This record gives sequence, C-alpha cells and structure tokens, in this order.
Amino acid sequence: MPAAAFFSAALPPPSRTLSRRLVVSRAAAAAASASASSSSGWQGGGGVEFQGKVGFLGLGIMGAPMASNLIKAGCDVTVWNRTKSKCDPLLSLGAKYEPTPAQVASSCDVTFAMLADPQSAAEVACGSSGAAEGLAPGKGYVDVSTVDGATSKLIGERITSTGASFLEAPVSGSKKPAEDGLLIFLTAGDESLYKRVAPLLDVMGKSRFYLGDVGNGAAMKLVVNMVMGSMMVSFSEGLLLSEKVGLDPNTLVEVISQGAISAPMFSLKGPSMVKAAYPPAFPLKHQQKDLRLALALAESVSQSIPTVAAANELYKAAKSLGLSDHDFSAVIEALKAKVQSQSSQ
Ligand SMILES: NC(=O)C1=CN([C@@H]2O[C@H](COP(=O)(O)OP(=O)(O)OC[C@H]3O[C@@H](n4cnc5c(N)ncnc54)[C@H](OP(=O)(O)O)[C@@H]3O)[C@@H](O)[C@H]2O)C=CC1
Ligand SMILES: O=CCCC(=O)O
Repeated sequence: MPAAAFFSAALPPPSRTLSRRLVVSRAAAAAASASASSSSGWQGGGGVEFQGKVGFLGLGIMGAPMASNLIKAGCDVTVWNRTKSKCDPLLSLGAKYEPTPAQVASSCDVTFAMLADPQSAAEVACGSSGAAEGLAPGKGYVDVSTVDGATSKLIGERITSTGASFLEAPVSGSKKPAEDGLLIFLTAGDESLYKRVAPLLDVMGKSRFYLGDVGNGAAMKLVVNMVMGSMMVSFSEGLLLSEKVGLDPNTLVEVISQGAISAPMFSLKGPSMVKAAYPPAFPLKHQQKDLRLALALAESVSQSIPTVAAANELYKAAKSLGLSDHDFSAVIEALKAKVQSQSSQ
C-alpha cells in the first residue's frame, strides 16, 4: 500500500477547526505500519515506505545529525551547506553534494532546510540560486528551521508559486534528540506533503503534530521556546541564589529533579552550569532570536508576556558578553555579571 493511502487509512480524520491536528508518535506509526504491506523503494523505521531522493540544506548542530540519520536509514540524500566543509562528514556516510540549494531541490523529490533564522531560511529558499529556482510540480520543500509565521508564509508562497508543495516543520528537541532520532515535529501546511514525508519525519523524530495552516507550526514552536527560555532564566536565578545563601547548587539540581518541576532540561544542563561549562547544544543566539520572535507574536495579538520580555533582556545582555555561540544555559553568566555589578555599586 502506498504511504499516503496507508496514512489516510491509519490516522483519524482531522476536524475542520483551526486547531485541527494529527498527532502521531513513532511507536504508533510503527505499530500501525506493521500491518501495512509495501512493494519497492526505501523501507524506513516500522516498514513505512518513502519513494524518492531527499535533499538537505543546512548542516549545523541540528541539520547534520538529522541528515545523518536519514542516510543511516538508507535514504538517498543530497546535501548543501553554506560552509562547504560541513558537508564532508555526510559525504563520508554516502551523501551526494550539489553546489547550490537550487541544484539540490532540482535533483531531489523532497528537500529539507534547517537554517539559522528567518533571514537565512528566506535567503536559502527564495534568494538567488535558492531552492525555489530548482522546484517544480510534484516536488516538496520542508522547512524545519525555527522562524516566525510571516517568514514561513513568505517562503511557502514562493515555494508553491513553482507548483511544488510546502510544509513548515520546526522541531522541539535539541542536539542529542536530533542525534538519537527523537525530535518532535510541529508541522503545518500541505497535508499531502505531510503524509508523504511522514516516514522521513519518523526516522528523525519520535512524534509529529500536524497543526493546519502555515504559521501554526511556527507559532507552536515559538510558544514552546519562550517557555523554555524563561524557565532557563528562572533556573539560573535559583542556582545563583542557592549558592549565595550557602547551599550546594548541585543539591538544588537533585532536589528539583525529584519534584513537581522536574524537567530533563534542568537535570541535563544543571551540572554543567554549576561548573560554568556551556558546550553548545542550543546556541544562545538562537534562543534570543526565538524570544524576540515570540514577543512579536504576542504583540500581534496584544498579549503581554512580561516574564519573557525580562528574560529576553538577559539573553541580549549575554550576547553582548560574547556568549552568542555558547549554549543558551550560558545566560546564567549575564545574571552573574548583573549581580556582580549591583554588589559593586
Ligand atoms: N540547536 C538546537 O538545539 C535547536 C535549534 N533549532 C533551530 O534550528 C535552526 C538551526 O539550529 P542549529 O543547527 O542549532 O544552528 P547552527 O547555528 O548550528 O546552524 C545554522 C545553519 O544555518 C546556516 N546559515 C546561517 N546563515 C546562513 C545564510 N545566510 N545562508 C545560508 N546558510 C546559513 C549555517 O551555515 P554555516 O555552516 O555556513 O554557518 C548552518 O548550516 C535554528 O532555527 C534553531 O533555532 C531548533 C531546535 C533545536
Ligand atoms: O529550539 C530549540 C529547542 C531545544 C529543545 O527543545 O531542547
């Protein structure tokens, strides 16, 4: 059975409301696909089939492991990255290379893009030698970068003007989940493209949400990341305060891990934050970008998000301290600097 037919049969029909969504975990997809037969082409996790060549643009912290997982799963992958040397590890795994996004898009059936920010996502999709120049009817473009809804719509309009299909699919989950194929996809846009690439999403992720119109995936991602950015600031304040009042911050991390506010983020980042080590998994500059975009999203519906606004100021201060390329947990250093300057006044 073709993948699209399989998914139409296996998934519940979406409701007609704006919030309509399909939520599928990899376990559920694999279990359902065990009963589906397949004839030829690539067999992904759970026996679900994807036919065609896959392009991948942007091989940073996230893009490289995502593309790598597709290659390891047996997909025919063609890569491009602005800094060409970052393609080398993927080429060693068997990927092909094309020198422009347009050439990747033109040589592949579906192209994924994982770029830094709205500007780079738009440039790679719509700029000179951008992916749109290589797209045509029957092809698909899936933007997994974290951008704002307006940028995503702009990219989507350019992509669909070529006759190709567009899906926005930002991800929740960082470097390790990307390496382990455990990302969460927040998709919106062309539903048949969503169904077509579902087997690929299931290689790279543990679950996928289909959220309706383009912009809804971007909005969901920004809301999630604004909560995360504020949580990190609050955690940083707690770590510093615990130390200042004579407690061991490592014990605070342990106490938090056992209670109602336990979160993998605190357990994972806490021990290295106590040692003032911030190896980049989620670069601080991207977290600040997401807070900036979340503030604009809130502004668009006249909602006040004062905690996020305050957190954003701290991330901006951290950037001015030269911490942009460190992990976002380095925001604690901006707090330390603030506390120090207050105590020296
Ligand atoms: N790291 C994380 O934990 C997560 C990140 N994200 C989001 O995913 C996206 C990528 O993140 P991440 O991989 O961490 O970021 P990186 O900074 O590691 O990678 C950014 C990528 O964008 C490319 N790029 C930047 N500017 C341009 C440009 N002007 N033209 C072409 N390419 C460009 C870079 O190319 P080059 O190598 O040449 O610099 C690189 O491939 C971001 O939107 C981020 O917010 C989402 C979930 C988790
Ligand atoms: O955008 C980055 C998200 C990082 C995470 O979900 O851990």
